[in-house]
Amino acid sequence: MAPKTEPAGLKLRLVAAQRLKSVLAGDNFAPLTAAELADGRDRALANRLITTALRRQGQLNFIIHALLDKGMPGKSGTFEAILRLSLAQLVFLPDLGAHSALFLAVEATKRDPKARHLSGLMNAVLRSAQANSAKFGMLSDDLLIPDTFGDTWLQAYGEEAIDGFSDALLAGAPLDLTLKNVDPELIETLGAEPVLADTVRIEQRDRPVEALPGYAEGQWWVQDAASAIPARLLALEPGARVLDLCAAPGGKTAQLIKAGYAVTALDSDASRMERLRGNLARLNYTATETIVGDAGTFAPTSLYSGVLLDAPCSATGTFRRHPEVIWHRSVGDVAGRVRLQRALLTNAFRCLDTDGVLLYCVCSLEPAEGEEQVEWALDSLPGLELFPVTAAEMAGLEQAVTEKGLVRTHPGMNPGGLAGGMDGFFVARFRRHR
Ligand SMILES: C[S@@+](CC[C@H](N)C(=O)[O-])C[C@H]1O[C@@H](n2cnc3c(N)ncnc32)[C@H](O)[C@@H]1O
Repeated sequence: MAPKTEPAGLKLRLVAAQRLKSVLAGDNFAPLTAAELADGRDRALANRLITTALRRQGQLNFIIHALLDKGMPGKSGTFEAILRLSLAQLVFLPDLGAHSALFLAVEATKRDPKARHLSGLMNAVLRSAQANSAKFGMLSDDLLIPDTFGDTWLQAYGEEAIDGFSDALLAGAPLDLTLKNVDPELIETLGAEPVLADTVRIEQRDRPVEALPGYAEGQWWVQDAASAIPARLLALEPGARVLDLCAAPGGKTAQLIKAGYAVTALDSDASRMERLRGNLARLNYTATETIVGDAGTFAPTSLYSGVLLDAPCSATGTFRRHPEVIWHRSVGDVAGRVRLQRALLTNAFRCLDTDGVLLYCVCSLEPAEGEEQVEWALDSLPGLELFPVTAAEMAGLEQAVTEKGLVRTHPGMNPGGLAGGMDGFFVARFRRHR
């Protein structure tokens, strides 16, 4: 008997459903790679379906609630993931056609032993979605941001900024690079635009990062425009001893070495530190020391002139690249990170010499992890004072400097007037006066 051929487009949906299922269960999103789906066009389509399902998660929740009277069936394998991918296609990606969404969703459901008994339900729900797709396609963008964060962000950033957040969530992130040398020829070859200082932006790319010009030669590293801000603000003389706490995978370590500091990089995750070492080797940069250790207890033999603490945080500011974070994080998660950040800040301060500079930063949009931590640090760490950042230091993004001289970026801001947004980041600069 001749082997049955798989319907075209089924395999990519099966692979996409597995990836989406794991992200819905709490994993971080990472795009499918060539090892997972060899055909480049299938891979691009699968990644488009998954990212649309994640970016539109709030609207899909609404649609699913409206269509599934009894809620999502329990213990049903990939049913929910297949349903979300297919709804994303039917309602939000009309260029892909409705027929394949319906037919392939039912086929994919039949292939999963835990979901196959629900193939009739899949068919009925998607037919109903198809009949209502015009209405669902007009759902409000207010649904895109979960209630967990919506109110705090509205209060902190205002309505106009929040509209920008929704646009940025749907648009995703361009690729930002930090250049070793600002070489106009390289920028042109990359098809990039200058953003701020040594950051350039590639809006659309047609190949993997590793295949871009200058990667193998170590001429740049990937780093969001916002993430590149803190290390530029250390304001110490070249040669100064600097401690980079929570350093891996080393974007800021590379900047500190580029600035001419003698850098000790520390992180508690041994495998991420291996990545940091590999990244520095590609860039032909050398750190004074790389240490696997706990930033909360690290006790140096001599104090540092500069300490950069890029603290672990809720990472809500990265939702353009990781749309899942805003759905995974709870208020309790934020509170847990606030406690950890305080412990790390306390030890960062202990590692700092008199007259030394301490930078505290997080890729979070939560005031509790940013602005409120500054109040706490000034009250709790005698000898620490603010060293305000000036607008002149932030040329091209002056609007990110607050009245107190803190730096606050968010995804609705366009650095250097370029479209594409930026991560939400918070930076405070302190000095130790005794
Ligand atoms: C935001 S990432 C750092 C990114 C890095 N600074 C860069 O620019 O590439 C936070 C890091 O904190 C590390 N981390 C979390 N808890 C830590 C601890 N107690 N001590 C040291 N590192 C820790 C994580 O392993 C992670 O690499």
